Amino acid sequence: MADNTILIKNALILNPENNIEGKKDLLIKNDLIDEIADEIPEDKADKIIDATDKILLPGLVNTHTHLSMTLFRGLADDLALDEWLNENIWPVEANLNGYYCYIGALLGAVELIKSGTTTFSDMYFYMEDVAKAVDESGLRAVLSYGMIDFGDEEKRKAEIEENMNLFKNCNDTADGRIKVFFGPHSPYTASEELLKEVRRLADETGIGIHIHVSETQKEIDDVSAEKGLRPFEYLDSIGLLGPDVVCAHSVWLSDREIEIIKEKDVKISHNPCSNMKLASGIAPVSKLLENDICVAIGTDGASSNNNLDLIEELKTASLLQKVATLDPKVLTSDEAVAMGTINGARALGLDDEIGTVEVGKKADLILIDTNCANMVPDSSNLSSNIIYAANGSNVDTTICNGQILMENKELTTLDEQEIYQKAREAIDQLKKAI
Ligand SMILES: CSC[C@H]1O[C@@H](n2cnc3c(O)ncnc32)[C@H](O)[C@@H]1O
Ligand SMILES: [Zn+2]
Repeated sequence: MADNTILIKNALILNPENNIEGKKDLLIKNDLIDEIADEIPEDKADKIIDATDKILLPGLVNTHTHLSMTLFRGLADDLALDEWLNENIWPVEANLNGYYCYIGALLGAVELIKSGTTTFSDMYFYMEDVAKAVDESGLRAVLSYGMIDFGDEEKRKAEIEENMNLFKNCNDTADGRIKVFFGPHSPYTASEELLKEVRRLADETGIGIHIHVSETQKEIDDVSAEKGLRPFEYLDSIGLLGPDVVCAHSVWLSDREIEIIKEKDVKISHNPCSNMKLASGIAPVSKLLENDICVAIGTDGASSNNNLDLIEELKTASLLQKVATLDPKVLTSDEAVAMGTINGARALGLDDEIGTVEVGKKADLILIDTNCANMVPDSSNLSSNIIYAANGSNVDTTICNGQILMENKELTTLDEQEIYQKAREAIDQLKKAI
C-alpha cells in the first residue's frame, strides 16, 4: 500500500520542554512524524498544508472526561457534587443505553477535534459504544468502564467482568488508537475488595487505573469516618497506588498525602473548571508541581464544566493557581502547555508515542490560526499566545495518528450537523423517560 504523506510547511512549532526555533517544515509518513527541517521538498508528499500564520503543537491530551455526558450539558447547573450526582445525574444516567452513549460520545468527539484535543481518557458506561465513536472519529482514547459496587458482591463481580470484557474486546483496536484502563469510580463508591481486585488485575494485565480521588471536603470526611484514614492514605494502605494510577480532581490533600503521591509516582488529572463550578475547591497544583509530581489536565464531563475546551481549561488552571497563591509567577504558560501535552501523555503511559513534536512519534498535531483578532499582535512567546490569548475556536487543523480530522476548521471524519440533530433528539427522548 502507498504511504500516506503530508507535508506541513512554514510552521512555528511550540514544543513542550524542548523548543524548536524558527519556522520549520514537518513531514508525516503514515501515522508518524518522519522529518522536521528548515525546508522539505514538496515532491516528498502527496498532500501539502501551508502553516503560514499558524502555530503547530502536539495534539492536546484530556486526561479525565465522561464524553457521553455532553448530552447532559446544562442539565443540572449550580449545584454541589453530592446533590448534582445523587439527585440529578445518577437518576438520568439510569435511563442511558448504548445508543445514547454512542451519540453523546460522537458529539463530544466533534467538540474535542474542533478544540484541538487528539487524545482523551474517558470513564463511563456502555464503553464499547464509546469505542465505536472513537473508531469513527479518528481520535486516540484511553477508555475505562466506571465501576461502582457500593459493597455489593454480585455487583462487584459484574462490574469487574464488564471492564475486563472492554479490555478483551477493545484494547489496542482502532489501529492501536484505543487503550483500556480500569475505572473504579472513587473510594466512596468502590469497595475495598473491588479496589484490591483492580490492583491485582492491573498488575496481571499491565493496564492502568483511572479513579476520582479527594474531590470534595465531604469525601475526606466520609472516607476518614469509615476508614480512619484520608483518601490517599487509605488507597495507599490497600496497595492501590502506583505509577499506573491517574487520579482525577485531588483537591483536598494533606502534606502526607502529597508525599504519598510523590513516593508512589501517582499521576494527577487536574480539573479546575469542574472544581470551580461544583464549588469543590482549589487543588494545590503549584505545590504538586514544586514536588515534581506529574500533573495533567482534564475537563471532567460537559455537565460540570460545561465544555471540553482544553485551552480554556489550561488558562483557567493557570489563573486559578495565581489567585490561590497570590503569586503571578506560578503555573506559567510554558508549564500549562506541558500539562496539556507531555504530562497528559505521561499520565496515560503514552509518552513514548505522543505529547511532543518529535521525529518517530505519532503524528498527533494541531495548528492554531494566529490570523485572528485575539491572537494579534503575534507574541514572541508562543506559549503565552496559546494559553492566555487563544481558545479552542482558534484551532484550524487537527491531525491524529497521521490522519487529518479537521482542516481549515472543516471536519473530515464526522458529519457535525447530523450529530447535533441526533444528540438533540437523544436528549429529548431521555428527558421524556425521566
Ligand atoms: C461510573 S461512570 C463515571 C461516573 O462519574 C460521574 N461523574 C461525573 N463527574 C463526576 C465528578 O466530578 N465526581 C464524581 N463523579 C462524577 C458520572 O456521572 C458517572 O456516573
Ligand atoms: Zn469525573
